[in-house]
Amino acid sequence: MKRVADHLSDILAAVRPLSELDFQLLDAHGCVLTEDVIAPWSLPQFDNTAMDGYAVRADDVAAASEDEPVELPVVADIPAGDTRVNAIGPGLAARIMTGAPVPSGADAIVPVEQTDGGTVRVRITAPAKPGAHIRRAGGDVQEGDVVLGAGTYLGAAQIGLLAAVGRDRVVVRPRPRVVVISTGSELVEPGYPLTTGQISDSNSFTLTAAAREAGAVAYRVPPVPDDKDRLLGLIEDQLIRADMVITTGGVSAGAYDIVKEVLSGLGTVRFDSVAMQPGKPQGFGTIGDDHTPIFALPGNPVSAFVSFEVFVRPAIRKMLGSPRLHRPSVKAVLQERLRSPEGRRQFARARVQTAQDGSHQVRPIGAQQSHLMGDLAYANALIVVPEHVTEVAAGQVVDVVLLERRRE
Ligand SMILES: Nc1nc2c(c(=O)[nH]1)N[C@H]1C(S)=C(S)[C@@H](COP(=O)(O)OP(=O)(O)OC[C@H]3O[C@@H](n4cnc5c(N)ncnc54)[C@H](O)[C@@H]3O)O[C@H]1N2
Ligand code: MOO
Ligand SMILES: [Mg+2]
Repeated sequence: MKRVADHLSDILAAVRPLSELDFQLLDAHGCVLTEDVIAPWSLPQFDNTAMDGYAVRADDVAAASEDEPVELPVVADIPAGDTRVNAIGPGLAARIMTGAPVPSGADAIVPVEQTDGGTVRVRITAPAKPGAHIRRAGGDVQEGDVVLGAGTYLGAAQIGLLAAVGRDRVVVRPRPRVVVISTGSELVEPGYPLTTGQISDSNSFTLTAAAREAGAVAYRVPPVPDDKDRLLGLIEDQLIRADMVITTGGVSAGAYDIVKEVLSGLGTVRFDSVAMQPGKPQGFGTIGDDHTPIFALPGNPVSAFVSFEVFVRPAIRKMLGSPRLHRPSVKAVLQERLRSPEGRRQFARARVQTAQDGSHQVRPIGAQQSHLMGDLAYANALIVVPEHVTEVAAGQVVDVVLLERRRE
């Protein structure tokens, strides 16, 4: 049997990051930057007020109190975006709204709540320290700073920052387009009635969702029966729009396991028994003129899920240009004994909990057979048991991959 690590390194060697493209800002959401973005200006760009209130000189209001308010003439009204008033003299106040530029001559803002709100003269009932409620130019980002570096994943906050420094386009790697195909004559689209022996196709839904969570743009197609010509035709059709193809089912020893037969020898596709559980039968290679990666994953639902986690997710992350190919993993104390097959790396569904002190405890969920989807839905982690280990006692420390949704 082939080692998990060797299979993964063969896959990663065959998969290339997609070529970078210049995208409109929102189209770059979920992509990874390939340029360093330099701030063309500082943020804030100018000193501005953090409060609706009055721009004053701190000295003028130093003695103000509820009992003895200081009264000042209001010589200007400055809404946000207004630059007509750029200076006020000593002993004067300007009414000013949050985000408006602070006029020179003023060095503090008195919030409207500490005044009578006057528009001709204002009575101020509290002192203000110099600089009070003023947001300084460059206090956030300095002109010339690298605000986001190449390799950064663009989530909502990063997209917003790029807009704040005036970018409407950025250079990123596009999200890979992944086509997911379930195979099996027993499969029916969810929503349609089942006759005996038929089951709902779930793998294509699991894998399409998983590919999206990994950062891909993923499409599923209706399940294809165990028919060589139809499978080959479908793959040829789908190649046009795919940066990656994933099939499930039909890769084991069954008489109708036709995926193996159809794909073997197409491009560089080969099939291996990988020393893992679940997920032993694995197909991978590249096909077509563009050398599109194709994964042929086993049909058992948990096997398909785990195979995706171990092999496909890192490949998608590599195509995206993400510096983080792998999910985070932690050490955790095992809460109950776990048995593991000799010579195979086991990925056991589990729930991990984190204690107040940051230590982790992990408990396997239910039996570990590859058709048990009910328990999988409650797992938030996979315990990784090395190949040579056949049993881990409660209280031992194990490696745990955290499955919680995380995009960057
Ligand atoms: N004689 C042997 N039999 C099997 C072996 C073996 O080594 N020798 N390996 C077992 C292991 S391990 C796995 S994993 C499976 C792999 O099966 P296939 O990839 O050939 O998949 P199928 O035979 O088509 O289906 C297996 C199982 O999964 C269900 N399935 C398939 N597709 C879906 C789907 N889209 N949604 C939900 N469920 C699906 C299918 O109905 C079967 O129950 O082979 C073992 N057998
Ligand atoms: O390898 Mo199968 O994937 O054990 O169930
Ligand atoms: Mg089979």
